[in-house]
Amino acid sequence: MRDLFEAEQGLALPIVPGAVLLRGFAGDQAPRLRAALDGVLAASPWRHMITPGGFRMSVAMTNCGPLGWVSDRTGYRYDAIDPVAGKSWPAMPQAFRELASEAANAAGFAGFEPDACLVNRYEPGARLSLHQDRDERDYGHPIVSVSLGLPAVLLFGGLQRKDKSMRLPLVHGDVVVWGGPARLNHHGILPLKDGEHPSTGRCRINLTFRKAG
Ligand SMILES: O=C(O)CCC(=O)C(=O)O
Ligand SMILES: [Fe+2]
Repeated sequence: MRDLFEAEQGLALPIVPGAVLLRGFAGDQAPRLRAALDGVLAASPWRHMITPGGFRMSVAMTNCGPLGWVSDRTGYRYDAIDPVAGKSWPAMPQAFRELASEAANAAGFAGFEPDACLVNRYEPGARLSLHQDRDERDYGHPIVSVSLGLPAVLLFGGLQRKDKSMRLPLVHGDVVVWGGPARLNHHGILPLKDGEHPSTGRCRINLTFRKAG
């Protein structure tokens, strides 16, 4: 008997208007993405950024593409320079760009060309509290978020912080796309459960594509 996950492969599951879960969309490309990521990490390694409030983020991050998302004591911003490496972020691999625009297209957002890819690494216990993605210049572009490795639970809320959140389990290869009326919806990741995954080892990796500049 096919389990529910298998039966849902390739389906576009609506979350709210403007937001869709593409179950398993990146599954075939995962080895290619994973290999390309190693090239990115060689130039701009993982680091735990500091929030403006002075806390060390539990999620380790890096970026690729013309712009990278950065947090430090002065605030959040997009920057063309990796402050750790002291030079431009590594180029966005072709496999990343293609997947992001294909996923956006499948979700109904044609012509998406990201200029920023934030890469998040969650080890067991790491979490991302409820937030909006609002550091980009133009909210007319969607966000494409790719899950690799260990499963996680995505909280997907509304425009107001107090709005009730849905809990969406995400597994390796899942892609969530949100834009249009859902572009500024709150979202977050619950503390990661421990485990081991053949693609990533003991962590979850998330690629978040945006048109930031
Ligand atoms: O890890 C995820 O699935 C979400 C990441 C996210 O919301 C962000 O990087 O802004
Ligand atoms: Fe986000």
